[in-house]
Amino acid sequence: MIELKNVNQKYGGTQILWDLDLNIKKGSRTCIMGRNGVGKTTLLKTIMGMLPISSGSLIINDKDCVKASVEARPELGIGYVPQGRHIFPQLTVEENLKISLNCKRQTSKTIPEHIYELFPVLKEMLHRRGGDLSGGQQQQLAIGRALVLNPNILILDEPNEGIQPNIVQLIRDVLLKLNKEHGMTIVLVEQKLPFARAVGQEFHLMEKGSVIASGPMAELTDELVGMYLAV
Ligand SMILES: Nc1ncnc2c1ncn2[C@@H]1O[C@H](COP(=O)(O)OP(=O)(O)OP(=O)(O)O)[C@@H](O)[C@H]1O
Repeated sequence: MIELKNVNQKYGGTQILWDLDLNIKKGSRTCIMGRNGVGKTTLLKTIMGMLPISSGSLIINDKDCVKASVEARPELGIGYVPQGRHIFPQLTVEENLKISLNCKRQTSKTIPEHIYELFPVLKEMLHRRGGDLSGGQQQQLAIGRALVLNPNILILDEPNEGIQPNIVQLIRDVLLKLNKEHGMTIVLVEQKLPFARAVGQEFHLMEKGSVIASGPMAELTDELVGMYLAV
């Protein structure tokens, strides 16, 4: 479903991803883990087409995506929740949600009702400005916005950063529901082990711009955690 082979990626002259291989299966819940600065966000941005690939291959839903633009991602069935949420502070909750509906080939102009069932607070705050919401409410909005186009893959970059525990639980439950009831593939960059273990079935551990260990979550041993995750 998402396959990267020998991917190299640079910011100017600085190489960040080194011959990176990654295989994410359809319908899986996958956690990408690693310490700060190992290249997790860069990897997600590369998958999303936000950064050009220096060399290597990227296949998403059987399509060669090395040269596909970021605008083509929703049509490939990918929703993205960026690190830091990137809510438009001056727009209302409704306007933030509707932004995705403007994308090419999108014929329906209504927000799917199930988004409000997952996150009831969004309906209650529909006419409030994004900038007036709490961090947890903004995160629900960011996830809701990524779901507007009914993706079959949802990619999230540290969705729990700075979020209170009850909203972390809600996000966990929503991700499990989307996966189990809708068959959605969940790709999650996560540093917090308990959340990664609760949501992820598979892990990929990154170090210095490469994936250095992968497997079922049960195989993420204390030894691996100590070597590659503990501060
Ligand atoms: N726009 C940029 N220009 C130049 N270097 C960058 C840019 N964005 C990130 N980097 C560098 O690339 C490296 C990988 O950053 P990245 O954000 O992908 O890591 P990360 O694993 O997601 O870290 P974190 O957990 O802190 O978010 C870091 O050394 C970072 O300083």
